[in-house]
Amino acid sequence: RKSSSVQKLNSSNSSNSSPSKKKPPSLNLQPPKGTRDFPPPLLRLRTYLFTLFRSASLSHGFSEYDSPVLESEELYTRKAGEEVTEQLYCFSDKGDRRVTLRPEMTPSLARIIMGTKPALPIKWFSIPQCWRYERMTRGRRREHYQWNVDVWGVQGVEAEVEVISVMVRFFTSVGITQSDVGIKVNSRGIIGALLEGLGIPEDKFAETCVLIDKLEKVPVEALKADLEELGITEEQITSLTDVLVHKDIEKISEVVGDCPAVQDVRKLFSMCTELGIVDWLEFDASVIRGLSYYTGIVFEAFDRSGTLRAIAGGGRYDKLLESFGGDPTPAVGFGFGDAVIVELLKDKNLLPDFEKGEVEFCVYSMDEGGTAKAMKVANELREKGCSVDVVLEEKKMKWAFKHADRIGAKRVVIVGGDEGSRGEVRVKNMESGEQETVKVAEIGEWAENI
Ligand SMILES: Nc1ccc(Br)nc1
Repeated sequence: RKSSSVQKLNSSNSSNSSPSKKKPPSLNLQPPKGTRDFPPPLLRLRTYLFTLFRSASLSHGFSEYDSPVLESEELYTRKAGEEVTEQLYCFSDKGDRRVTLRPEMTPSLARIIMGTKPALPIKWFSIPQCWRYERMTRGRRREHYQWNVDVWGVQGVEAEVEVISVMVRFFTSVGITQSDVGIKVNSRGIIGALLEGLGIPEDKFAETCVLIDKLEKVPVEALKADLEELGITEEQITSLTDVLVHKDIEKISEVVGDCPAVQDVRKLFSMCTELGIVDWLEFDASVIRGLSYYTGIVFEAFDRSGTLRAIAGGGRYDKLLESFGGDPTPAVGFGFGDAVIVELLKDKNLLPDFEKGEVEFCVYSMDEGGTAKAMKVANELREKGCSVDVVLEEKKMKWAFKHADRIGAKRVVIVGGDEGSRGEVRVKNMESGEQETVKVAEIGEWAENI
C-alpha cells in the first residue's frame, strides 16, 4: 500500500495526469499592506534624505544610535488615548510574549538610557523605521522612517534651540527656506496654566492635551464622551480654544502671567534671534502635539502654503524616564517623518532626479570571450576608487552604449578590437561624445587625472 502522504500527493494531482501541469497559486507581487518597496530610484531618494538628516545631526555633534524594530508592548501602554499607542502593530510572539513593531523611537531611547546610564548630557540621533496598524483600511501607510534628534540632560531651553538649529540646518541643506516652512512654538506649561485656571486637575493634564490636539482634526462632538469622562465641559473647551488661538506671547502672558513657561518661550525666541534663525519661528498657542509625554516647549514644522500635514514635531519631555521608574531627567527631541518632506520637496521642485544611478565607467569587450579581459581593466579602475560596471554578456556595441546610458555611466571603455591588439582601449565620454585611446597598462594613472 502506498503511504498516505503519497496517496495525498497523487490525489492532489488527480485533476491532471502530471504534477508539473498544476499552476502554482499566483504570488501577490505587492509588498504587505501599507508598506513600500525601495527599488534603486526610491532608495536613492531615501539615501539622499538620510544623508542630509545625518549630516545636519553630525554637524551639531550628535551621535547616531539604533535599536530593534521589535519592542515589548509594555513600553507603549500609556493610557492617554494617543493614536500612536492605539494603533500598535502588536502581537504575541512564539514565546507568547506581547511585542510590537515600534511606533516611535523615544521610548526605546528612554529604555536604552535607563539600561546603560550614559554620562549626560547626550545628543543622539537615529532614523528608525516606525510602524502603526490602523484597523480602518483608510489606505494609509503602516510604516515610515522617522528621523529622531534628542538632547538628554539639559534643563535649559538651550536644548530646544539646539535641536531646532539641527532641523533648520537640514531644511537649508535641501533648499527649503523660511518662506517655505515655519516652526510653530508653544509650551505645555502655558496650556497647563490655562487648564489649571479652568479647574482641570493636574493628573488629567496629559490626556486633556491629547484630546485638545485631536480637536484640530475631529469635531468637538466626536470627542464629547472623552471630554466628559475627563470632566471637561464644552464651555471649558470653548473658553480654552478661544485663548489658544493667540499667536502673541504677550497676549498669553496677560492671561497666564509671566510664568516660567512664558519666560522659557521668550528666552527661546531671544536665543534664536541671536542665532539668526528666529524668522523660522512663530509663537502659536494652539500647538499641542499629540504625544502625552511632552511637558514643556512643543514645536512643529509646517508648510506655509498650508497644503500639507505637519512636516516634523517635537518638544520637551522631562518626565518620561520617571514614568519608566528612572531618575528625573530633562529631555528634548523631535521626530521628522520621511513622507511629508518628500511631498514638500516635490511641490517646491527641489527633488533631484534619482531615476538613473551614476557609475563612472562601463567596460565592454567587443571580442568574443573577452569578458575576463574587460573585468581586469575594470579592476584596474576600481583600484583607483572608480565605480565600474562591466557588460557581462556577449553584446553588440549598440546594446552596450544603450546599457551605459541606462545605468548613467559617464564613460564607456571598449576593450579588444584593433586597439586591444595594440595593448590599448578606446574610451568614449557619454556626455561630450569625445573618444580617446588609453594604454591598458596606464589606465589606472589615466583615471586619476581625468
Ligand atoms: N507612529 C507612526 C508609525 C507609522 C506611521 Br506611517 N505613522 C506614524
